[in-house]
Amino acid sequence: MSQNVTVLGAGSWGTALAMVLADNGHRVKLWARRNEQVDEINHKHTNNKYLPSVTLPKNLEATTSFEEAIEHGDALLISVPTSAMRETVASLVNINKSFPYVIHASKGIEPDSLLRVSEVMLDAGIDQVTNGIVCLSGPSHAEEVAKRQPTTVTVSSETYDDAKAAQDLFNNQHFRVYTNEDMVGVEFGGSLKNVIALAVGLAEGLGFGDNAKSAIMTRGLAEITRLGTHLGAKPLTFSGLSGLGDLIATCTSKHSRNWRAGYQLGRGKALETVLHEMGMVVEGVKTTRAMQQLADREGIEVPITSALYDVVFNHQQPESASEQLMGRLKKNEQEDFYPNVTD
Ligand SMILES: NC(=O)C1=CN([C@@H]2O[C@H](COP(=O)(O)OP(=O)(O)OC[C@H]3O[C@@H](n4cnc5c(N)ncnc54)[C@H](OP(=O)(O)O)[C@@H]3O)[C@@H](O)[C@H]2O)C=CC1
Ligand SMILES: O=C(CO)COP(=O)(O)O
Repeated sequence: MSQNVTVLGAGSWGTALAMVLADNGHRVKLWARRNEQVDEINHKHTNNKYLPSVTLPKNLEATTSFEEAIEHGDALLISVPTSAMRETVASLVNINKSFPYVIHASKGIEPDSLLRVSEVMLDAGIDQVTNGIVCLSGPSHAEEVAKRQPTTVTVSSETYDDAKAAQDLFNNQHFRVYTNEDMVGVEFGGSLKNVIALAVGLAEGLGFGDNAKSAIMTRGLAEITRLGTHLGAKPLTFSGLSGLGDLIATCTSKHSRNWRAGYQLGRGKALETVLHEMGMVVEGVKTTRAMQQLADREGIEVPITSALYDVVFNHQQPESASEQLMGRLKKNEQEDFYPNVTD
């Protein structure tokens, strides 16, 4: 059934998801902050800064009016960087309109508060406008979704009904949507893989090869799983689309802003230069800080994240961070493999 759908955030991901919704016959209103971008979307049917060489469907309209966008929607998707989620939800709750559920597609952990995106939304008062939050996550580069290349994602919510409604809204022949009841795991998988993608990019920027890349991905997944399950996620979720699936997509793709940022850092560029030149959000930088803070708070070891943290925030040379990682105490691969051995 065709619906009016509002998408807040006209960056790469908000626009690509708006295209999926428009392809499904929904009347989509995309909220953007800048007049020139709205004019471009409405008149040229392009969004060149974020999705070059892509023609947008005609049933996708943009507006700079937040109120107009909210008024339009029977369903609502928020796709802004994690750092903008709090203020976006604060603006939303100022408008007298409620939604059966609100979907978010952001992949980050807020530094200092150490909240996942759905928790940030709750902290900002989203429960004043809805009883349901749905998280959409998985291996899904906007550039490929916009070309209608086969993509799979997962949607997660506290109730099956909300996840199912989001699945029905987005699922189509090119964009296959699964449900998953483990929202904690889905959110941790999607956000923490960005940290590992930065580390892989950095290693490749240093000139290391496939062995190092594979090691960081595999041991990185072990870190994500260790921290995530300690905080309530289900282990199996990390071998699913929002875990291993997205880790592979992000660590092995030249589309990935996180991988590319890491690569440039490994080539010796300063972080500020890398972020400025990217012109798009690199969630993994702030999430590296948040993941390290979470691990410190919980007493969980995350050696790859800690090494990356030192390079990004403590001016450690990447080469010496790598030496430090390789020179750590010898370990079992699985922590509980030889339960009676202590050395
Ligand atoms: N791109 C991808 O392939 C995927 C991205 N994601 C996730 O989606 C989220 C959004 O990323 P993405 O679309 O790629 O990011 P982009 O950098 O492509 O776009 C960011 C968008 O957010 C807007 N924005 C920035 N700051 C604010 C703010 N303070 N208030 C309101 N809007 C703001 C920007 O507006 P303006 O142009 O005016 O600056 C722009 O429309 C991230 O969490 C990302 O990890 C998830 C899956 C895939
Ligand atoms: O999450 C993504 C793909 O699933 C996008 O990753 P980047 O933000 O690194 O581009």
